[in-house]
Amino acid sequence: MTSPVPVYVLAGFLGSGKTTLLRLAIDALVQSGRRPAVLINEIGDVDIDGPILEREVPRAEVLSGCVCCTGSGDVPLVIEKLCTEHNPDAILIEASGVANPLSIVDSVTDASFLRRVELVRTITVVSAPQLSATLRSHPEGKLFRLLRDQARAADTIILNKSDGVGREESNRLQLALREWNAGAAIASTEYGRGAVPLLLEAKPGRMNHRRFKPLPILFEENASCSLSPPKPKHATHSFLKAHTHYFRAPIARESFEAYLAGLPDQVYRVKGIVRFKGDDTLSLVQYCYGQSHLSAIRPRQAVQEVIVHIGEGFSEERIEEALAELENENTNWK
Ligand SMILES: Nc1nc2c(ncn2[C@@H]2O[C@H](COP(=O)(O)OP(=O)(O)OP(=O)(O)O)[C@@H](O)[C@H]2O)c(=O)[nH]1
Repeated sequence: MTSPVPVYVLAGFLGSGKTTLLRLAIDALVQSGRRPAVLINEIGDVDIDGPILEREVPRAEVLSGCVCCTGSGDVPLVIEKLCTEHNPDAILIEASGVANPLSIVDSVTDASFLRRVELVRTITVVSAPQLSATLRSHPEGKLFRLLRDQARAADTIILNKSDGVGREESNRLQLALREWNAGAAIASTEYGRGAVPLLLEAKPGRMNHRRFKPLPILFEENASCSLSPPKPKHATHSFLKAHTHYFRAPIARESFEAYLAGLPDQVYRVKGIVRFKGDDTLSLVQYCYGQSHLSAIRPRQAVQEVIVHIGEGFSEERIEEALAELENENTNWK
């Protein structure tokens, strides 16, 4: 009998570095002759990361929400389809930044009814600067609870972006994570470097989520989730929303940079693919908590020129107005 296909779940809050780690894991698997497939789950309407992965690997998306809100129904079927069509020997699932990894663990368990798959690792990536800021300014807030839930559900925690905090702070954060999850392996990284062996070479069977159940308060009914079929339990992330905008025209880079610099604090994460006027290439937009990064990309396939804003309580109308202004600024451009 063939051995089950190992499944690795990568979870962690928006912008913590999941895709960065996913890329490293894909590289490591492909270089060692393996055939990984990837399932990407996004809170927005579009998958921005998938089409621009450097490696051509079988890929599927579950969009518009997180696994716990779309219902676990989609994920087992998508895993089954990936297995039937591509016969992978490893499956990497990147959870949406607002998912509780336990919901995905549930889905993988359901998938094992259809296929010989086995959840090997549940990895939560935590942004060190964000954890540091959240512990200081929002203890016991909703964001704090989501971060804590994500850390509690993992068997491996990657404290990433350690370049953004000093060594002393990094040690303090690791202690805080240890308090939340005493059984997890914890590693501190920059750009996920060095984390892949921990992720892929670990032996199955030490599934921490069996020991760390979420606190009941974190599974309040989420009235705003209208997707069906409803799951009996929803993670408390209804405070977050995603706004998607498809560009109608190229925009001026300088104005766009000024726009990003002026975004309100309630916008936590912006991701997108933008065409700047006068540029031959497209640009990937990355924005996490006030830090933005623009890089030229040449996607292997046709991609949308689109931008997704994710955050809490921001005005979607204001975002639309500002983006329309950027686009109109360009109507005179030749
Ligand atoms: N300074 C710093 N930046 C990092 C590090 N790791 C990742 N980044 C950057 O942070 C941004 C977000 O990284 P991603 O890997 O896309 O984060 P993600 O968790 O997949 O984000 P979502 O898909 O929105 O949930 C990108 O611009 C990365 O290059 C790190 O260790 N240090």
